[in-house]
Amino acid sequence: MIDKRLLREARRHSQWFLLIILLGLAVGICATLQADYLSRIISGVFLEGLRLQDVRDWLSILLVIAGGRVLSGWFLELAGHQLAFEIKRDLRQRLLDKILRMGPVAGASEQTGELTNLLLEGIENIEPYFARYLPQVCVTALIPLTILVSVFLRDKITMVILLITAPLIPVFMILIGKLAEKKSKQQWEYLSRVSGHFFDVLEGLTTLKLFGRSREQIKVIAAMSQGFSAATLSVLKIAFLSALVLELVATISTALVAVGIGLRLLYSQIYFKEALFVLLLTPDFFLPLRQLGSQFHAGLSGVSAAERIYGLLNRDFTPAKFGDRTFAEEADCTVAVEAVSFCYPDRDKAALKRVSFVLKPGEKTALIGPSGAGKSTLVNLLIGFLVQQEGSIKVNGVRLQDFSLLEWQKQIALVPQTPHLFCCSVADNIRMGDETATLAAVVTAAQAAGAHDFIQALPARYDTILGDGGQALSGGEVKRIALARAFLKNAPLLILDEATTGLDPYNEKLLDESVDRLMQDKTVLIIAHRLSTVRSADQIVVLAGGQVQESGTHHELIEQKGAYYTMLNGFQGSL
Ligand SMILES: Nc1ncnc2c1ncn2[C@@H]1O[C@H](COP(=O)(O)OP(=O)(O)OP(=O)(O)O)[C@@H](O)[C@H]1O
Repeated sequence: MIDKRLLREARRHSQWFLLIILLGLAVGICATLQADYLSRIISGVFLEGLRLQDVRDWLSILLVIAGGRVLSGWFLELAGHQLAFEIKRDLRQRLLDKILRMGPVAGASEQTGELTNLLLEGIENIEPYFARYLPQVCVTALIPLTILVSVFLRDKITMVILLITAPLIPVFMILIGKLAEKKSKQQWEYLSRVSGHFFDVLEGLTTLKLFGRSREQIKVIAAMSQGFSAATLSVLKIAFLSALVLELVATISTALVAVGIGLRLLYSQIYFKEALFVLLLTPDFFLPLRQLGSQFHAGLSGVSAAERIYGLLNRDFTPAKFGDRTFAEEADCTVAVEAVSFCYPDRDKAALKRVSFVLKPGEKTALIGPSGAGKSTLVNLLIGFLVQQEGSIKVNGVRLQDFSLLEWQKQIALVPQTPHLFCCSVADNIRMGDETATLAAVVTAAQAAGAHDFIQALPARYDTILGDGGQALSGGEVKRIALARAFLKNAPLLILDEATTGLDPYNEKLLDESVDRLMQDKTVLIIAHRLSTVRSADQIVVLAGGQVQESGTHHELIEQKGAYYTMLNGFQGSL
C-alpha cells in the first residue's frame, strides 16, 4: 500500500529517504553477520572444542555487530521521524497557501471544522506513515533480500522454502488491505463530519439555545460519534485480523524451515554450523514482514488522510489575473464601477447586472438594498476577491486588473460587519492595519477610534491577549479595534459594513464620531443599515436583485419617489 503522491513527498526530501534505505540495508547486513558469528561461536565451542580465548575475537566482533544493529535501528526510527516532520511542515504550509490563495470567497465552500480537522488531525495522520510505515516498507524490502542472498550461499533448500512462503504474507496483506481501505476511508469521513458538525454547533450555540434546539444537537452529535466509534472498531478488527493471519503464516513458515533442517541434521545432510546459521536467520527473515503487518494501520490512515489533503491541494482553482501596476504614494482614489455583471459559477442567476456608479475622493457613498441584493458581491469585486465577467472597475482611470492585487489591497481599509480578532495582543491586533507600526502609532490609532480608554482598563492593556481563548470583548469594542486598524492603515479607500445589531446610544455616538473622523478626505463606501448614515451620505446607491435601482442624494431620491422612497416608508429602525 504505497501511495504514489506520498512517495513523491518522500523523494522531495531525498537525503532522509536515502538515509532510511541505507539504514534498512545496514540492519539487514547486521542481522546476517550476527547470525553468522553466533553460529560460528556456538558450533566452535560446543562441537569443535574451542576455548573462550579462541573465540574472544569473534565475540568482540559479535558485540560490535549487535551494537551496530541496535544503533542502525535507532537511527532508522529517528530518520523516519525527521522525514515525517519535514513532510508535515511542507504539507501544512502548502495547504495553508492553497486556502489563502483561494481566498475567503472560493474557500467559503469548505466547512471550517473539516478544514481544521484536515490541517491538524489529517496532517498528523501522515506522521506514522513516514515515521513508521515507510521505513518499515524499506526494511521489509531490504532485510529479507539480504538474508535470502546469504541463505542461498549456504542452504538452497531453505532458500526455496523461504521463497515460496514469504510471498504469502504480502498476498494476504493486499487482500486484507483492500477490505481495510474502504473501512478506513469511512472512518475518516465520519471523523471529518463529526468535527465539521461540532464546529458548526459551537459557532451557532447562541442561536441554538435561543430557539431551544441545543438538546437535539446533543442527540445528533451522540449519533454521529457512535457511527465514528463503530467505524473505528471495524478498522481495528481488520487490523487485529491481519496481525493474526500474518503471525500464523510466519509461524508455519518458520516451522517448515525448522522441520526441514531438523530432518536433514538427523540424516547428516547439513553441517550443524550452517543449520544453526539458517535457523537463527529465519525468524529475522519473517520479522520485518510481521512488523509491516502491525504498521499496516499506520499506513492505511496515512493514505486515507492523503486522499483529503491532495483533494484540496489539487482542487481546480485559477486565481484571477492581475497586473503589476503600483500606486503613487498618498494618491487619491476614484473608483468607477462600469456596467459590471457577475454570476457565481454554481448559479444560473447573475448576482450583479450592469451595475454602474462612481466613488469619489472626499465623498461618502451609501450602498443600500435588501438581503441578497448583491452588496457583499460588489464589495468582494472591489477588494479583488472576485472578478466580474462583464464590465470594468477603474481606479483613477486604470483597469483594476492592471494593478498588482497586493498593491491594490494596500489602498483599502475594510471594516467588516463582524470584525475578526486574532489570538494575539491588542497591539498586534491593531497592527493588522500596519505591521511595522510603533506602539505610539498604535495608541494614536486606538485613541482616534475611541478604543484607548477601554484598552487601558484591560488586564494587560495593549498586551492583553484577544481572540480565541483570550480576553472577550463586547461587539462595540471589537468594532472599535477594527476602526483602529483602519486608522492605522490610513488607506485612501474606506469600505465599511455597518453593524445591523443595535449598540446602545452612547456607544453608537462614540462610534459615529470615530467613523466620521476616519472618513475625512477618503473615498468611502458604506454598506449602510442606519437611516442617519444614509441621510448624511453624498450619494446613495440603491441595489435590488443585483441591479442599481436608482442613485442620488437623500433629497433627490425622496423627490423621485422611487425604490428609496418606498424603502423609507417601510423603514422600521434599519434599512
Ligand atoms: N459564494 C457564493 N456562491 C454562490 N452564490 C452566492 C455566493 N454568495 C452570494 N451568493 C448569491 O449572490 C446573491 C447576492 O448575494 P450577496 O451576498 O452579495 O447579497 P447581499 O446584498 O450582500 O446580502 P446580505 O445583505 O444578506 O448580506 C444572492 O442571491 C446570494 O445567494
